Amino acid sequence: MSDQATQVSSNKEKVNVVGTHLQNNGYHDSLPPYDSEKMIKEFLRQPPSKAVDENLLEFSEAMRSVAKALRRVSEGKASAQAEAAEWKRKYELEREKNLQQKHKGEVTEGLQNHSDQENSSIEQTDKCCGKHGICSHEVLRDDIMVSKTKFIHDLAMRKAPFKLLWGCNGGKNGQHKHDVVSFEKGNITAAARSSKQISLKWESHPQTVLILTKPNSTPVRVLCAEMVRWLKDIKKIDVIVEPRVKAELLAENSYFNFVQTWEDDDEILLLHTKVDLIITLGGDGTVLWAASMFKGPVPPVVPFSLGSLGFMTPFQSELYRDSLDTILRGPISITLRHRLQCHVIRESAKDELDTEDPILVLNEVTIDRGMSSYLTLLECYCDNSFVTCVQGDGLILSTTSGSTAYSLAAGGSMVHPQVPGILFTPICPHSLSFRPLILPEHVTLRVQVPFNSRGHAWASFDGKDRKQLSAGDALICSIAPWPVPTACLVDSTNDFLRSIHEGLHWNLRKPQSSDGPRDH
Ligand SMILES: NC(=O)c1ccc[n+]([C@@H]2O[C@H](COP(=O)([O-])OP(=O)(O)OC[C@H]3O[C@@H](n4cnc5c(N)ncnc54)[C@H](O)[C@@H]3O)[C@@H](O)[C@H]2O)c1
Ligand SMILES: Nc1ncnc2c1ncn2[C@@H]1O[C@H](COP(=O)(O)OP(=O)(O)OP(=O)(O)O)[C@@H](O)[C@H]1O
Repeated sequence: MSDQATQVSSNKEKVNVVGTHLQNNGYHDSLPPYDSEKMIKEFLRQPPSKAVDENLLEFSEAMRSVAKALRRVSEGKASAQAEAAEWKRKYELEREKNLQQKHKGEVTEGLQNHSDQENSSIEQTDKCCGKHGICSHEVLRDDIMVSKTKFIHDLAMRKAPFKLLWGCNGGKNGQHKHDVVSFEKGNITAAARSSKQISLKWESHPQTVLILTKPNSTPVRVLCAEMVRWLKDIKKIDVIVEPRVKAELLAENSYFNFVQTWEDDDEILLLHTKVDLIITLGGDGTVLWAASMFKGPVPPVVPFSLGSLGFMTPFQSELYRDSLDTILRGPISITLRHRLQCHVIRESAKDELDTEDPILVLNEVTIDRGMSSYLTLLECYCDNSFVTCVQGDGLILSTTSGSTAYSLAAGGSMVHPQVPGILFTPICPHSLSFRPLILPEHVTLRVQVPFNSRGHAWASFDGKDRKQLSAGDALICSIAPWPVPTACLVDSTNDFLRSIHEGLHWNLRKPQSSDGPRDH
């Protein structure tokens, strides 16, 4: 016999050995399937004969399929056995407990006692559940009361009860976190969050609209006059504008005498009590301007696009009649845009109770080196933990709405505006490893200029109102309780994706052609 023939014959013998085992053993084999599979694998690991025998290759393929099938059968068998064993175990456990109870003659009384015990544990539960936590007793109790079966009762009693606590260091923040987790039969589950697409439904017809416009723009001025007429004559709605805009309207025509405005800036503080809807005519800057006018609650904002980028302005000005008709009728999908509230704490006044008024930002607060040519040095803390020391041009603390503005330019991620969080994005850090962070919405951040800083730092708020921060001064920043509700053209997600596609040309690339190399 030639070498090749000997090799083929020996391989065939091995195949026969495997085949015999398979034949003899079937599924209830004395040689378990994984042994057969092992043998097949060993056989397949043999070096191939020099001249490739095609039949042998085909046969080895077939063997591979057989091995796979055997593995599946054995896995299936094992899991069925495990399931059967579990049911048997449960049945025996239950039976044993029933027998014990019967023996003691406590079947009926026992149930009563258990229910009494439960009631006393419920009382304890009520005591132990603070207003900032949920205790698992509460859920287990419901389960036990509703369920009449002793089996479930016993299972529930075996689980160690626990409670969740939150808001320990803030207290006031505790309430809204009930959204994040819920209990179901004593297990922690992710709850349906309040940040799903939100819809606003008018309960009575909107009466008063505030129109805010970008200054020094003729198209804006023309559209504003036309819109005011339409709102008053057709929709019978009262209109409020800024003093500058009222003067412009009156210069055009005395017809606009009915338009309301304010004389004293203090009146702006009360605007939210009478305005049903804010309309902005301009770009993103006008939306930021509108938000900055409201230090507390903000009425829904309908942003019409008359700017260059218009990331937050989904409504087309040419279609204002249709859009406003739909919005005044409702319901409207809205995006709740979170804001940051920022306090500047001066070293010189750190022991005084009165600090400067908080500043609310819709995009971001930036702490940078301003005119100084020195590296900015900023110590950052998150709640009570040290975060890092920024050495570079500065730091951006941004909302998720602002994630597509300055923070994006500094390398921060783009985040859906409905995600509650604070972006922590360095500006030109002089370090190879300073990646941007996104922190949860409940934290308080403190950015402090250390005493060894060579220069001052400057804080600016939505790109405006620069404030100098000297050594020892700090900026405290957290999510504000008053978000800015902006009307959506479609919904929050659709509007966001449309903005990043159209405004930023996100991930625009020529599509690859289908010809050329392929896997198959
Ligand atoms: N390097 C930068 O990218 C840089 C520098 C300074 C300020 N800004 C941004 O400008 C904002 C102020 O805007 P402005 O209109 O008053 O000033 P601006 O007139 O200087 O416009 C800045 C640009 O940022 C765009 N923009 C603003 N907010 C945005 C957002 N949330 N998403 C996407 N783009 C947005 C505007 O459409 C505009 O094109 C600041 O809050 C800051 O985010 C960016
Ligand atoms: N009612 C207003 N009063 C004073 N300033 C305003 C008002 N509305 C907008 N601004 C300011 O005018 C500037 C330009 O406005 P806006 O960003 O809306 O227009 P744009 O720059 O043409 O548009 P885009 O931001 O889309 O590029 C911004 O700095 C903004 O703060």
